[in-house]
Parts: sequence; C-alpha cells; structure tokens
Amino acid sequence: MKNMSPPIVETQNLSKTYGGIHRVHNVNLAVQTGQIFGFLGPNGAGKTTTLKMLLGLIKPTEGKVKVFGKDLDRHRPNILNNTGSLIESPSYYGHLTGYENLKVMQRLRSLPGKNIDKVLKIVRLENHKHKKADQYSLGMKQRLGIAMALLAFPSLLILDEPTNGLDPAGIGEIRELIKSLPEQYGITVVLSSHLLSEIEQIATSVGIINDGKLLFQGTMQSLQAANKVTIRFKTPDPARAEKILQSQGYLPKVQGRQLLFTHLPDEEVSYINRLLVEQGLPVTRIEEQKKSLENIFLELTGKERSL
Ligand SMILES: Nc1ncnc2c1ncn2[C@@H]1O[C@H](COP(=O)(O)OP(=O)(O)OP(=O)(O)O)[C@@H](O)[C@H]1O
Repeated sequence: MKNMSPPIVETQNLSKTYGGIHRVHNVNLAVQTGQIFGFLGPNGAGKTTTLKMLLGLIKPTEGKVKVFGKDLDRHRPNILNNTGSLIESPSYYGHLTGYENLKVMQRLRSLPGKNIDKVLKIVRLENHKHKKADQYSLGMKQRLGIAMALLAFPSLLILDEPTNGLDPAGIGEIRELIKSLPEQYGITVVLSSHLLSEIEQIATSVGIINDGKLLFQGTMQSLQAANKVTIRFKTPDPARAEKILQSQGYLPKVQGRQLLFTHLPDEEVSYINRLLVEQGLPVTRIEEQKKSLENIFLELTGKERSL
C-alpha cells in the first residue's frame, strides 16, 4: 500500500527552455517517501536544471512542482523549511571552522543547538570540527555541505552529484552516509549522478534522463528486470538458417554468423536447434547473453528508447 500515498516530490510536465531549446522537457517525476531516488543521466542531460526547479531556484518555463503534496509556487518557504539541499559546490565561510559554519546556520534558522553535534557525527567530522573549512579536503568540504543540508533534519534531502570529484574512499563514505538516512532519520533522498554504478549502489529507485527527457522511472529492481536475455545461435550459413526460421514464424536478428533471439524459452531453444540440424545446418554454438545495466543505460540514453 506504500505507493498509494501521494509522492513526496512530484512534477507535472516540468519543462525549461534556454534560448528556445528544451533542456528539460515534460518531465513527470514521482518520488515516494522513504526512497533514495537516483536521478541518472549523462553530463548536460538536465539533472541540475531539474533539481534547481524542485527547489524553486529557477523558474520552470512550463509545468508544476509539488513537494509534500503542496504546490511549490504557493508554499515555497514552508517546503524549504523541511528540505535540505546541496546543489553544485557547498557554500560555507572558509575562514570559519566547520563547527562555526554550522553554528551560524543554526542561529540563523533558530534550530536546536544539539543538532550541530548530531550532524557532525553523521558526516564524521566531529574530530575536525575546529579546523577551518578552507583547510578541509574536498571530501570533508562535501561532508560539511551535507551536514549543513541536514542541520534541520529535513524530511527531504536533494543532492546534486554528491560524490563528484571525490576519491574512492570519500565516495564510499558519502554512499554509506546517504544510505543510512531514510531508515535512521526518516529522510527521503533525491540525488543525481552521471554514473550508473553509483546509482546502482545507492538508489532504491531511479529516473533516467537524457536530452531533458525522462526515459525511465521505476524501482531499481524493475530496471534490473529489464535486463533482457539474448540467445545466440552460431551456424555457418546464417542466411539460410534465417529463411528456415522465418518460415516457422521466427524473426531472428542476423549478426555475422549468429542469429539472435530475445525472450526464448528453453523448449524453443531446443526446437530451433533441432529444426536447423534437421535441415542439414550445423549449430556450432548456442550462447545465452544477459544485457548488463550498463548496456540498458547506453541503449536508453544513446537511442532514446523507452523501456
Ligand atoms: N542558465 C543557463 N543558460 C543556458 N543554458 C543552460 C543554463 N543552465 C543550463 N543550461 C544548459 O542546459 C543543459 C542541461 O544542463 P544541466 O546542468 O541541467 O545538466 P546536468 O544533467 O546537470 O549535467 P552535468 O552533470 O554536466 O551538470 C545543458 O546543455 C546546459 O548547457
């Protein structure tokens, strides 16, 4: 019944044009409470532009954004009070320590003082809290940015490429941190990345965007389920084999000496094999090939085909 509740983030035909060109085009996102929603797409696909519109940082050319079931246009202050974000690079005062940066924000927003130590612990900066932010490593700066976004313990956290530019250890730390948020703090996370492997390891749901268009949206499992299996038959005379099979209603794809089929049950594999052999055509190899998520992603973003 979880999906019956209204989405925590919802867009309707969200579009943005720059210079007459659609950079985001009719995007209908639906993020459910408790998800880690991975917004995946190559550079320039429109991720940052979309995330900025979710926060009201830029105005859509067309379409609507609803957060917590409320219209962003009309309830922006209310929505932002309960939303943390980190878009592009974190903004902090370099001459202040990590702790002081959080203190400034805590006072400005009249948040409980104890939140500072809590978020420092979550992002594992407690041992560096008295160091000036300018002296932080890239990963520490990023963690400070996330700490600032978390300071009010919002219901929703929006992160644009949170692991960009970090080394593998830093990426791993941020990944574990993000993964703990829904369960431990009841925070729903929307994050973007251009790396499929990254999204695969963090997200529970995914939206794939390319050229401003949303090509796929669903759970990580449903994307994985789309991993199509291809069966390849190798034979010395593929043209004749194709003819024989076509007469039986099969439409294989011919690739070199191979005939390719998708969705072929075991019985049909053996039937096709028998058919070819009975016609005097040797089958020298039968192979099963699973399409990787990487291939699906490339196919989607390269050919703009909907799953
Ligand atoms: N203010 C702007 N004026 C003109 N064009 C813009 C503006 N902002 C973004 N664009 C264009 O819109 C497209 C989408 O950009 P966006 O930053 O949303 O992509 P992205 O998916 O976040 O990519 P990246 O991972 O490289 O940040 C790009 O072609 C970009 O050049």
